[in-house]
Amino acid sequence: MLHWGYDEHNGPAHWKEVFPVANGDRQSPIDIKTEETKYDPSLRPLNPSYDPASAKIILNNGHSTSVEFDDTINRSVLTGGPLSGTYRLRQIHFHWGSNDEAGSEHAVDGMKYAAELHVVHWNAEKYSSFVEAARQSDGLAVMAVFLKIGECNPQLKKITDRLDTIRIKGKKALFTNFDPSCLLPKSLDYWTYFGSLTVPPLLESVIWIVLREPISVCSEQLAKFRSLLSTAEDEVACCLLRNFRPPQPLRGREVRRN
Ligand SMILES: CCN[C@H]1CN(CCOCC)S(=O)(=O)c2sc(S(N)(=O)=O)cc21
Ligand SMILES: [Zn+2]
Repeated sequence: MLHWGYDEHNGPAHWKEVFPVANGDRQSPIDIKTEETKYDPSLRPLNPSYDPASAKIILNNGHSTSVEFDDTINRSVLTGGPLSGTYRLRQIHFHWGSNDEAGSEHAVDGMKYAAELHVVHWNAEKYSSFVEAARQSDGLAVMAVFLKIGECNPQLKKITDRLDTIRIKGKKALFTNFDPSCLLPKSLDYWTYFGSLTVPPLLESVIWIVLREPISVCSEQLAKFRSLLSTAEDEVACCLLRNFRPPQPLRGREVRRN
């Protein structure tokens, strides 16, 4: 496999050839079987606290579009929920599919949503860098929000309206005064489990926090994500039609809910 991606020749089925942890026992995403989740009274409310000025750039890295934040100090953080300590916001990004029927990474009782937002944080209290944290079992905390097909989402418009300026892989643009809390649903009720990055290197360092309530997205907004290119300037243009990894084996893990 030349370079990993989401096509037939380099997609999720091939990743284990370069990243053997793909067959590990705490891989993500998973299909959340709601009847088997366990209520845990020790789980606290989630407490996201984000400074809109910490948003820096919007980027197309060829695998998704992300908004990158200044994570040199504790400006935007997540505490509470299943977390012990303070996790610092690093970036947000999205996963989608080639059609509106499937595009999320996590599934709920076998049902997939049209897309999924990931809000990535790292344990800056215990570890001195993001890269070091990404190698630790409690190093990262990713909050996942499902996007359900429906009304166009005015908050998401702030991002989808900028995608035409970063169509080519590697392109970035200034993007500040953005508080990702505006993309969170009313309820911050969640499921939580121990998992991994859903992209190579698939590191098993993520405490997943999957919000139970979806936010809305309309077809036109999803079409803009699909018009992003997975190719750079000097390559034959290829659209990033899908970028989700399918659910992985639970391997006996417990999924708790608040
Ligand atoms: C578009 C995002 N791509 C990557 C960028 N990083 C990975 C590379 O770093 C490793 C040291 S990341 O750790 O920030 C990260 S977490 C997720 S996910 N889908 O699991 O929430 C994807 C990504
Ligand atoms: Zn992701």
